[in-house]
Amino acid sequence: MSVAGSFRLTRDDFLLEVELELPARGVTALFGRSGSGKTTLLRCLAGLERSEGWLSVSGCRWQDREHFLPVHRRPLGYVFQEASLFPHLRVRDNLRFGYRRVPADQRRIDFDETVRLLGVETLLERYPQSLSGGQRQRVAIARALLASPRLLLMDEPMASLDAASKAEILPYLEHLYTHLEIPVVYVSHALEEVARLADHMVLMEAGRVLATGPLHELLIRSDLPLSHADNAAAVLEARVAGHDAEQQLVMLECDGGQLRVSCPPAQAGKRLRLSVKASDVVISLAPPQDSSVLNCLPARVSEIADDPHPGHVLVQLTVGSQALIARIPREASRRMALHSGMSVYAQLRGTALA
Ligand SMILES: Nc1ncnc2c1ncn2[C@@H]1O[C@H](COP(=O)(O)OP(=O)(O)OP(=O)(O)O)[C@@H](O)[C@H]1O
Repeated sequence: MSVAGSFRLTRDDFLLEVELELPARGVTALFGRSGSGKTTLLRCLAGLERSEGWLSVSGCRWQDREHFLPVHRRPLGYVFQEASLFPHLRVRDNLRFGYRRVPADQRRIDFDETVRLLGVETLLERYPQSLSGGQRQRVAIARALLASPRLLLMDEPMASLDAASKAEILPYLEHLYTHLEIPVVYVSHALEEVARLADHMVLMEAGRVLATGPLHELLIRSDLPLSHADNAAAVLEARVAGHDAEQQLVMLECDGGQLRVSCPPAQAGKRLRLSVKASDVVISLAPPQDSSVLNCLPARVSEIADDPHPGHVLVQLTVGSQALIARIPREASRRMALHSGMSVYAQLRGTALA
């Protein structure tokens, strides 16, 4: 574990009390209701809040009972909701600002590669006010990275963007995160965003950690609120196997079967993540012969739990070594005599590429 710590902080009647252990690389989502303490925890990691406890990053103590490394001495990048670029500097000089402050022998991030990863090559001579919100945010992320941080903190970096700008920036973030060797802590309200970007999750409630673990596990746990949300979804990892040009479908292999999805052609072998909503999974006892649903995977029922949506149950399914959740009418579950361990078929109605 490269980021570990314990934090205790009181603000009026709010108490943050958190123990953390995060993986050395990959994206950890801090997720929870408004007011659960996500930003406060991020600020503690940054040293913007002087909390009790300790923090260790990549083997270095950033704070403990004896000492407290102030924010300007912590090697971290912080990306806020609104990109805070220097308006009087061109993009190139904004990017050089943090880069130059790191001695050459301590730089771990290459200027040109970062510029390419975030697709800002053509923006270098422009001033921030001439950029779109999504472009500005990409520059802000590049600037944070060029300071060679040991930890990248992102506080709802897409919250101020419209849907089109979010759609524009997401592929850059995905691409970036697969290349980054540093841990990223990402605060978001949006489950879809988290399902697409994160590997690990810290689920917060009222200043405490309700659950922590791999994202795909937390999303489907029936004892956690995520699986009961209207937009509850599971994630499936898949690999591009080919492209059916005639039908305009991309063929995917996933552990558990094959899928066909309608999306732009992608290179064979590329790894993709699918987000499959619980409300888009239909359970049948036999493979459908006459259905318009394209994708159907053999599955096994692993759990049937109550669901807060009236008249429904939440069925957890195992597909190969992966899992799905299905929200189906309680009456259908009774009629099909669904029970744990039963073999069924999962039809995926709206498999969205996430
Ligand atoms: N400086 C402060 N003084 C008093 N209370 C504060 C202060 N900063 C935060 N709080 C309180 O701490 C709690 C947690 O706030 P925080 O912003 O960390 O939550 P959050 O999960 O990030 O919320 P959101 O998703 O709305 O941004 C809230 O009840 C907030 O009112």
